[in-house]
Amino acid sequence: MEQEHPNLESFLSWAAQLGISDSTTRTNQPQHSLSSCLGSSLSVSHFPHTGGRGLGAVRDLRRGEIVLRVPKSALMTRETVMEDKKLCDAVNRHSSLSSAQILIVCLLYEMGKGKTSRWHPYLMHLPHTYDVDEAMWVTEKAMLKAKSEWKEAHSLMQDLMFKPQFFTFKAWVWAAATISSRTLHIPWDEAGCLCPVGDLFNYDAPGIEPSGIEDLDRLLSNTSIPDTIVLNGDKNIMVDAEQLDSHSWRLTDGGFEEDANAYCFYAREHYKKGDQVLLCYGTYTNLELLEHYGFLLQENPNDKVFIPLEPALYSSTSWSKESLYIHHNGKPSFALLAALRLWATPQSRRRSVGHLVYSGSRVSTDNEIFIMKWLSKTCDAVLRNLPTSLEEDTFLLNAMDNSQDFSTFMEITKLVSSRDETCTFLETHNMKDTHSFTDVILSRKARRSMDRWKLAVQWRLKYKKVIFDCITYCNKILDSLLK
Ligand SMILES: C[S@@+](CC[C@H](N)C(=O)[O-])C[C@H]1O[C@@H](n2cnc3c(N)ncnc32)[C@H](O)[C@@H]1O
Repeated sequence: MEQEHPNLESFLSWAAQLGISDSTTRTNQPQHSLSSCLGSSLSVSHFPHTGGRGLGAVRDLRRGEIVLRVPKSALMTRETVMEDKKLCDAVNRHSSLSSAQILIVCLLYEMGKGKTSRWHPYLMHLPHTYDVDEAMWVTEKAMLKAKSEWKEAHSLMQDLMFKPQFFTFKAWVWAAATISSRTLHIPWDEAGCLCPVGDLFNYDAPGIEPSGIEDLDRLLSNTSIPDTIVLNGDKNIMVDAEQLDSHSWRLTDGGFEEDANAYCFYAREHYKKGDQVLLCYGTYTNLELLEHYGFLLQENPNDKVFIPLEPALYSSTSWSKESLYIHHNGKPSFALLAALRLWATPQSRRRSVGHLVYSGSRVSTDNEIFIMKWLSKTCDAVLRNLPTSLEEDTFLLNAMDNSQDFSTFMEITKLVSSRDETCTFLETHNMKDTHSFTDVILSRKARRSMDRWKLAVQWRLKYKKVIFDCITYCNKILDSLLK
């Protein structure tokens, strides 16, 4: 993501006047005398390897300590923006639009107000471009969806007499990317809120498991956790084991608190002075991170890989399709293993082995050998059918990282079968051959495309590694069973 920092000081002083504060003393009162809302716990810093602009600790912070409070009145929501009567009346005439579409229109409407917007200092600090915007490069489907949502909102934007630059698809995509990558959850509006200063936290993934009994107690006593989490029956115990991942109490380290009438953020771990203070926005796979936030994690404990399964496998169990996946470390999910074991059991015997399958036990050595061979073979076929190999992607990524100039890069990529995509990249950016860009400093647009391309290669490499690790996992089990 690229960003500019116009008058950071005046933005932080504006935020202090709204009552935003990183002070440990509880107050939502506007701090007119303060020149900044930060300085007691946090400061804005640059973290080149983890999100760029972010928030750093200005002193040692203890886990669980409050680090930022943003009063409700400072949040930018549909409700607060629609205090503007003209906007409110117009939106009410377009009730078919989704809450997200309305928030996008609200954001563009405020942008259109320029300096007269009450959010102007905040809006000026929003990134000008996003890795998730413009080409909607993650999927074509996302692009088509965005186009149709934009068209649906046309007549509302017309009613509001948007200036031409806020009417464009480019502006819509920018606003949609802002909403997608920066809104925080609030209980009273599914569209979420934009949270000045609070949206400067970069992301850290939630841990996989609660770290101890104390954590487990908190998990089980948390009333917001779905009923299935309660350990109340054979089958559910197993569902719980899987769901600890996705419903951990540590899902987020911030939330709106009624008592405080503010969005409150807490340190998720002990931080040393100078460390980046991170926030967990939720549980995401790398593909979801790419789609919503435009980045991925090298180590993502919540990453999942889905492989094609036999149709009969889906119908032989009650596990949902979404639960049949391979974990980031190559291990099949609990549900995938159970479903495979049941599917590989003759229909007539399935009922009698159900208790074993649902408790996570093996059905028999033969059954286990069969499913491990099947899984390994299927993963192998998936890898073989992809246009590039794991080795080629590693090579390509190394070339992207290590080539000092594009001609070296080209020389290296000539060796790999992904050279078709290299040619497409060069053609798109009017670089006909190696010589044409030897001395040329790449345009900003080309650099951004190159960054996106790199992200795409990083994603597919991770995907392949997980599948490769699954083959290794299966082979290890087979070795131990066939000894
Ligand atoms: C809520 S904003 C965080 C603040 C943002 N860095 C800024 O300058 O405004 C979320 C965006 O920050 C970036 N980001 C957050 N966490 C990241 C991480 N762990 N690695 C890389 N980029 C990250 C992504 O571009 C994401 O869309």
